[in-house]
Parts: sequence; C-alpha cells; structure tokens
Amino acid sequence: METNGEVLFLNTTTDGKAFASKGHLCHDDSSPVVKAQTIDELHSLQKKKSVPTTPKTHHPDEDLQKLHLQSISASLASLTRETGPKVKSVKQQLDYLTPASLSTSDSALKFTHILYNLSPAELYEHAIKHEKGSFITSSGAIATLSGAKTGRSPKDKRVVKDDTTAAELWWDKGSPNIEMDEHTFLVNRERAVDYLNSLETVFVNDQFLNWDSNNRIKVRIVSARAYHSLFMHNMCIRPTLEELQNFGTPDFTIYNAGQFPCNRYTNYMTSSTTINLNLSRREMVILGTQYAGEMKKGLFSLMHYLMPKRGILSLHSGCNMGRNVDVALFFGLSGTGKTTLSTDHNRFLIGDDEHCWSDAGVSNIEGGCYAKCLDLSPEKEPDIFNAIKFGTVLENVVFEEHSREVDYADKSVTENTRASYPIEYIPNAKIPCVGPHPKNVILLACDAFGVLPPVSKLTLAQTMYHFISGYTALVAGTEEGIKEPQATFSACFGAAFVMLHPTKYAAMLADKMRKYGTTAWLVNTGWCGGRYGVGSRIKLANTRRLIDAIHSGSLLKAEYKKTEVFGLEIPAAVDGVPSEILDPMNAWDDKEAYRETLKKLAGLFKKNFEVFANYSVGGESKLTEEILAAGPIF
Ligand SMILES: Nc1ncnc2c1ncn2[C@@H]1O[C@H](COP(=O)(O)OP(=O)(O)OP(=O)(O)O)[C@@H](O)[C@H]1O
Ligand SMILES: O=C([O-])CC(=O)C(=O)O
Ligand SMILES: [Ca+2]
Ligand SMILES: [Mn+2]
Repeated sequence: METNGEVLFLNTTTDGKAFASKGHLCHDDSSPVVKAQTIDELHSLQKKKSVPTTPKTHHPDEDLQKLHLQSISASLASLTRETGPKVKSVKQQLDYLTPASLSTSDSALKFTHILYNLSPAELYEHAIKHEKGSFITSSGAIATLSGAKTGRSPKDKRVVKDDTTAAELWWDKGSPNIEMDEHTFLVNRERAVDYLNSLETVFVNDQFLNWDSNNRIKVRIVSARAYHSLFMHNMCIRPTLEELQNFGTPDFTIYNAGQFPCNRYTNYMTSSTTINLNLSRREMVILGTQYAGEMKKGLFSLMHYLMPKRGILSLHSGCNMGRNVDVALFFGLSGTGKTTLSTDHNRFLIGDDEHCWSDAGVSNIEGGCYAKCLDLSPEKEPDIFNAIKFGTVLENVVFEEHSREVDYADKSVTENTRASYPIEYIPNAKIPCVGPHPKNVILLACDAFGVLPPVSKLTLAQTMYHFISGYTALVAGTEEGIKEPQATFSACFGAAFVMLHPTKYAAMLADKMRKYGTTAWLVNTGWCGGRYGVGSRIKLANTRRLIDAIHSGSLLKAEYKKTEVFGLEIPAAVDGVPSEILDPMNAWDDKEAYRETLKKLAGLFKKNFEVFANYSVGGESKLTEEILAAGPIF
C-alpha cells in the first residue's frame, strides 16, 4: 500500500480504538491498511479514470461527453424523422435539449442511459450480470446464446424501394432485395426505437468500416444487448480515442431491437422477424432476431451499394498476403473456407470475409473475423483456436458445466457455432488491413456432389461464369432452416448481400483482373471420391497444400489437362498431394455414377445461369458471349 513514498499503518490502542499512524515502523504482523475511509472510497480506488466511455467520474470533458450522450438519448426519445441520432455542437445540443423541443409523451421525456463504446471487460460484466446464457469459458472467451435464430434470415430482409433505389438496385427474380415502402420502414423504426427507449440502458458503438482511409464509412450501432455491442466492437474497425472525439455524425445507423418482434400485421411482414434497410435515410432496423451476423451482413450490403458507386468493387472474400507481397483473394459462400484458408500461419491476414478492391489495391471492410467453430481443433486451425481468448465472443457453443471447456464437436445448439474476434488476435494479421492488387483469385466451392476437381485453373471467361454462378453445397445451417447438404447458387458468391445486378460486380471484377494480370483458380473444398454420403470431405491439409502451390507460383508451371463437361484445366501433379485425388474421375470407384453425377451438376449450373443469359456484362457483348460459352458443355 505504498503511496507517494509514505506508508500507512493501522495501529490498535489499548482501548481498542483504531488510528492511522504515518511512517512509524512497528513490528506488528497486521497487514497495512488501504488508503480509504469507506467501502465506497475503497471501490473508487480500484478503477482508474479513463476515457472514452460513459462518464462515471469527473474529468475535464465530462460536460461535453454528458451532452453527447444526452443527445443520443434524446434523439432516441424524440419522434423526429431525422437521419439517425446526430451529435451536435454544445450550443446546438443545449437548444435541442430544452424541454420545449421534446414532445409530451412519457417515452419522449424518458432518459435512456447510453453505454457508449464500452470496453470488452465492461461488456463482459454487463452480459454476465444481465444476459442469460452468458458465461466465461476456460480460455477467457465469452460464450453467449443468440436466441431462437442461430443464422441469418434472408427471407425476412426488406429494402426500401423509393424513386432512387427503384432505379438503382436489383429487384428481379433471384434478387435478395425484397421491397418495402418508406412508411412501413418508419413504422418498424418507431417500433425498434420505442423498444430501445423503454430500456434503462442501451449500448451505442461508434466505429468505422473499411481500412482504405479515403473510403472509410462511419457507423453507429444502437443495441440492447452487451453481446451485440461486443460483437460489433470486434467486427468493425475500432476508433482511436482521437478518432472517437472527432467522430461527428455517423454515415449510417443500425437500430437493433432484436429481442423484440415486429408486428406481423404490418404491411410487407411475413413473420415476426424483419431486417430493414433504408439507403436514403442511411438506417437499418432489426426486429425479431438476435443473430448478430445480421448487423455484420447488413453493413456489408450497405458497402455493396456505396462502394460500386465510387468505382470500388466490394467482395464477399477473404484475403491474405505472402512475404513477397503477393495478395490472394478467397471467394466463396458461407462455409467454403474463406476464414479457414485465409488464416494461414505462413501468410499475413488482411481479412477473412469482406473486402474492397479499388484502384489503390485491396482493403478489408472489417476490424475482426467471424470463424465457424464446428469441429475446430488446435491441430488443424491453430491460429483460430488461439484467437478464442478474452474478448472473443463465442456464439451458441456447448461447454462443460464446471471446467467451462468448450466442446467444439457438440452441435446441440446449432451447427453454425461461431467465434468473433478482433483481427489482431491473429498473430500475423497485416495492420492496417490493406494490400496491393491481387495476384491470385481463388474461387472456393464446397461441392457435395464430389465431381469438381480439388483445384483447377480458370480462364477469365470461366472465372466470370463461376463468379456469377456462385456455386456451393451448403453444409451447416448459417442460413435458417438449412441442415442437409444441398446445391446452392448464389451470384457473386454472396447474392444475399448484393444490391446491384450481379453482372455489375462481375464486369468490375473482369476489368480489374485484366488490368492487374490476376490469375483465377477454382478450389473444391468439399467432397472427393464420391458424393456426400459416399466419398469424404477433402482433407484440409491437402487443400492447404494445393493453395500453397498457387501462392508460390509452382502450380502455374504444372502440366494441365482439360476435364470433360466443365472444361476445367487440372494439374497432373502437385507437391505433397496424392495425385489420384486431382482428377475426380480417378477418385471415384464407380465411373458410371461419376459421369451421371457430373451431368446432373452441369444441368443445375445451366438451369441456374438461364436468368443471366439475357444480361450483358459491362455492356460488352463479346465478353458476355465468352462467359456463356465458358459454362459446362454436355
Ligand atoms: N478442405 C477444407 N477446406 C476448407 N475448410 C474445410 C475443409 N475441410 C473442412 N473444412 C471446414 O469447413 C469450414 C469452413 O468454414 P469457414 O469459416 O472458413 O467458412 P467461410 O467461407 O469463412 O464462411 P462464412 O462466410 O460463413 O464466414 C471450417 O469449419 C473448416 O474447418
Ligand atoms: O453472415 C453470416 O451469418 C455468416 C457469414 O459470414 C455468411 O453467411 O457469409
Ligand atoms: Ca468467414
Ligand atoms: Mn461471410
């Protein structure tokens, strides 16, 4: 208990009264006393004053901070139709807060305590105290339950169709953008805001998207759960104290009232869950689902709208970089290996799921990763396993009651168990998360039919064909209701998030690949030696070796032959990989079954592509013809 070089002792006098004496060493074995007169004082010593967070103790900026939080609270309470809560100058804030400006309902008068950009430790405490199902696991990560929904609800997504978006967005068959009108959006917004406002406390995160500083987007997330606030703390880019003080008005605001349902009798609603995007108001509303991935992918949809307007391609892809500054992008639908394969101990991680490709190179949109945890092991995925520590959010995992050891094989809650952690939890993360133009583009498909080769080289037209097709076979339930493997086509390897017509993104990709001389590959991370149920999933170690050969450039030098039907160029040999798996025809015992399955899959590709046959890619009829010809021929 040494302070300022002085020591305090508690001595007891003969009459039993305690007094503090200064400096006198007396050989008494009673321990030194704390420098506090009361319990409250003692507790106040435990915490050092800090910024930025909810002001609890006085510091010079207290008044300003208080006003800042009050203005957020007031904008929640107010029934204004403003574009989200605005942070104003002190003078404006004072005007804003005069009683005359508040309407007279009780909810408008209520002060909702704003917990602003809390730290992971503070959020842990809130979650553990107030949110059932929150526990500290043995590695220090916080385990949480996302409630009834353990995956996204794409059928419940609605996008406001107004004069601008009617013309700009993709609305046709196959589009993820199901329309709603402005009025209904406001009805749902009011419902979410009223719910949030009825709470004693709400969490507010002010953060950034996109490591490309010229194209950074400021987002505000208003949520009811510490789990949601910590998830977004991990997933978005965390501002420095200085950046936070100069944050100003957000470019986009999410109102997450996920515990509270929407009213099913509201127009356009088909269930009690709804995720609403209003691009003109720059707002998003979530009702009836607590699955945190809705916020992450809602913001990704926003980027899929904003970035192409600036000539920047937004991509559902992972990204890493070698020591030779060679960048690779990993495209693929959910569960195909973007996170697993971009997290590579021998390379620098730029990001695992969402990127931008501009004239300056690539940049990660996010500040964190979101890894699938089912069957996670320290042997196969050491970097991800070790990232699951204090600060990491573990969703829907099962753990041993006493030791709190997580059992990653247990899918009692869901197959879509997840870990969300800040990107710097991966030891070789490249920070800032930006890199030069990609040398390789790897299209990942988890082929449950087992007929696509483990690796093949693509022509530009084939790349476009497979990019627009976006094939995989979903295995786990990232999307509500999908439990069995099933062939899926999802344009741009993420149709659930595109806002514009897929050919717009495809044309930009073709353009950039040509300009920067990027080579593309198709990698099957799925089945081998037979379809699901007969063959087995390609060993992760083998996929990693194939990808190593792409990165090193050695695969470019291999001898190639063309496969039947899909016309894919497959290598005869790859270092360290059994050659018999490289040609799926060899890997299957039953050749007849192989040919039949191959044709079946080719038919599914063809049928899926019909809707795109009438679109020209980037207004180039030549490229469009080439793309159509690059599909399966049978
Ligand atoms: N050969 C393989 N290649 C890649 N992943 C494999 C392979 N075999 C098994 N897996 C497993 O498949 C899963 C791939 O999931 P991953 O988190 O990388 O998906 P993702 O593409 O990032 O999806 P999302 O967009 O939903 O985050 C991991 O659990 C990984 O362990
Ligand atoms: O959004 C999610 O729930 C997980 C994810 O990354 C995806 O589905 O692509
Ligand atoms: Ca991922
Ligand atoms: Mn994803």
